[in-house]
Amino acid sequence: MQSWSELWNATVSMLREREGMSPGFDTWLRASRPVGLDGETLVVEVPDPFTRDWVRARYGPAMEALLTGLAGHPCSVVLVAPGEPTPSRARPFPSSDQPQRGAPPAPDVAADEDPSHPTGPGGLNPRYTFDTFVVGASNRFAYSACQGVLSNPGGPYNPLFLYGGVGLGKTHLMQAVAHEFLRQRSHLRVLYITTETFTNDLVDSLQRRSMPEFRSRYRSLDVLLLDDVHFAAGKESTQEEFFHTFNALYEAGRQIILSSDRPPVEIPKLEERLRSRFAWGLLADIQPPDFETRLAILRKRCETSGTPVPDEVLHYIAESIQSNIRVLEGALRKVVTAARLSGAPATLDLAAEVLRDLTESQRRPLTIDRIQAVVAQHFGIEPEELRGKSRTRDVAFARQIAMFLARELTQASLPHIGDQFGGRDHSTVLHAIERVQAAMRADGAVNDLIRHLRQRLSRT
Ligand SMILES: Nc1ncnc2c1ncn2[C@@H]1O[C@H](COP(=O)(O)OP(=O)(O)OP(=O)(O)O)[C@@H](O)[C@H]1O
Repeated sequence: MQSWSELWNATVSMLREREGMSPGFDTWLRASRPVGLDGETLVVEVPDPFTRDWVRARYGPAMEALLTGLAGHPCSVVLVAPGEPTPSRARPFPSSDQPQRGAPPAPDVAADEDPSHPTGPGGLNPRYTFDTFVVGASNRFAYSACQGVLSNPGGPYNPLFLYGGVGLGKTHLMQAVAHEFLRQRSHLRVLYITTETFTNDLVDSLQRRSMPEFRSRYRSLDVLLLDDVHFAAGKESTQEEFFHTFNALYEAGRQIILSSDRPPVEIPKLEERLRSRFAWGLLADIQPPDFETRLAILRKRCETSGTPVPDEVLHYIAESIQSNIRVLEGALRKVVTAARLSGAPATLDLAAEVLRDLTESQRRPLTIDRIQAVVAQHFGIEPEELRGKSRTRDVAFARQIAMFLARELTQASLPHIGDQFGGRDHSTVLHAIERVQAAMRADGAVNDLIRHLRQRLSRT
């Protein structure tokens, strides 16, 4: 996480970029420093009372909007002159929270980047911009919808609901919109947040009895981008609170952008009033990319990271990995790393060798039989038991997990999955999926187990 000093430095450099460098601003800029924190209010010391009033009047809203975007949650700023009292609840900064200047190093295509843990300010991944986003037939509609929102926030595409399979660029696209709003319209309060973080913030605020602050933080935004709304499935308080946030923003003409791995009608355990609101604006899906788009994404990755890879190798990777862009990028990383370690250039032979497991598993579509075999082996039971009538706890749990994975990793419909598990009803399958999702949320061990099984299945 960035320190407040770093966030403040980033805020002033973005302000400087946008506002031009009047001499007064430059003087103020060099002499301002964050001195404390009161909840979500940053206390910043400026050289004198005149500067304080001038900066507050001229840059106050822009400053707060930028800081909000960079911090990843709503923030405000209080300016004080030296010797002036800071807000009574403000906590002074420890001396370790010192400014750290300097641009981050250029991303390396071989670096083991986890996109779910962004390194940039405000929860925004610095790489997730429109510059690095490749537009193709599979995502053109969603891309255009985002551009429409940028030129007319709160207009006809409100809310914008982006949906699509795992690793197809929903987060990248949403964060590109957030970056662009921050760049083009510094006066807007823009917040990108995952639904999981929204839920955690809600729980925290309930515990600290600070719901009025929670509400005013979210309801004063100009643009809210909420990622992975399917995470709200079955979470009543999150849905209730988000319903009111949604209404407040929508009625005030503020822009809302949502993303999910499926369209609103398919999100289980979602209140009807939210489901219908999600579809009030525009629904835009993202499909798996075609060959040309996959190749263009690989080329772009090499170009932005300054890592040259022969085109025939990129062709090979783009032909071999078809369904998930995160996996596609992972394959490129593997090849580049292997080439580096061996001290030789990346060749077609090397790529074929390094990616053998991955390409074989891609060629062979995953079947429900295969999922049953792997899950049964893990639990030390026979696959036949998963299809049978046994209701012992272990078998029932293993069966639910296998059904969950069958739904997630194959294209099979609920009735077909039910069929493959001894002729069970589709509602039984749905119930099993929901049980596993709930267990994953409540128990880290179940999460780990699912991750482990997914990995095993991706190698088979
Ligand atoms: N069109 C694109 N151009 C360039 N890179 C892309 C594109 N689409 C996706 N990516 C890259 O693929 C990776 C996965 O994208 P992202 O995390 O946005 O997917 P997602 O749909 O949000 O996945 P999940 O469902 O797991 O949340 C990221 O590294 C992203 O930069």
